[in-house]
Amino acid sequence: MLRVTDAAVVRDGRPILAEVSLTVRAGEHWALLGANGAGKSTLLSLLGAITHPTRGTVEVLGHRLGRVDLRELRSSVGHVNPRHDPGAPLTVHDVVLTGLTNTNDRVPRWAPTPEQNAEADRLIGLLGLGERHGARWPTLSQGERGRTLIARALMPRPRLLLLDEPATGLDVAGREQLIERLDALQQTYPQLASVLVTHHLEELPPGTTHVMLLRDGRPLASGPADEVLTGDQVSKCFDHPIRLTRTDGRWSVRANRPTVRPDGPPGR
Ligand SMILES: Nc1ncnc2c1ncn2[C@@H]1O[C@H](COP(=O)(O)OP(=O)(O)OP(=O)(O)O)[C@@H](O)[C@H]1O
Repeated sequence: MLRVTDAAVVRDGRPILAEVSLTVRAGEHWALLGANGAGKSTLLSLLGAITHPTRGTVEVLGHRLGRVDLRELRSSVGHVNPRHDPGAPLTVHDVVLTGLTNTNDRVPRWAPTPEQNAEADRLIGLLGLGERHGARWPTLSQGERGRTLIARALMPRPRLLLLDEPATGLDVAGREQLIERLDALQQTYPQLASVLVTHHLEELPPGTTHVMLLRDGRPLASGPADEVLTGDQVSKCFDHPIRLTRTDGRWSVRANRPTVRPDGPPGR
């Protein structure tokens, strides 16, 4: 699905990404984790065929960037951008259909087939939005908008789904609904590969198979989630002592503070 080999990105003479190598196969669910400014979104834009690497190679769905039409390639990747704005008060159903035309608004004189309408309804149901099917974009909660955009990204049946901080700004219920739906998605499409960007380990779906930790534009660790997500490595990644636990497939973190004993100096 994706093969990145020793990629680097330089902007305004400043290295933003360096020495990034990554292979994502069908059915794998990757998370890119790192502090603010670590380079996560820049890497996601390489994977989504939005930008070219300054050095190294990026292959998306078997096509090497630089040798193919980026626009065409982009339409085969489901890229969920939380800043997407339909630009008109479209219904959930219509927003999802714009995934087929890869436009923000409806395309004049374009009409979906009955099969396309049925597919949009199925995805709306899969993302838990059945009751909001006819609701208009401005009336949707942030969580509903996010899930609508995931359904939109799935309309062209992509083999690869890219999610840029999908849980940002969601309350606990919104975040949990999102994670539940991502989980359902992974079960429904076992061959779909995904890459999710986040700062927060609590937001990782339990089906996350692989993780890359980025720090200052470089991979600190990369591989199977359980091998990469250790207290030591996550502490290095965020430059803060962190304790990590995993319960029922979900991760949670605590600052690793020294414990204070009532009868003596702080323990370790
Ligand atoms: N077009 C650009 N020109 C110059 N600098 C850029 C450009 N795009 C990104 N950067 C810088 O590159 C660094 C990495 O940015 P990026 O958005 O990839 O990080 P991130 O890990 O996604 O951060 P955040 O978690 O804050 O969203 C940042 O310091 C950012 O300011």
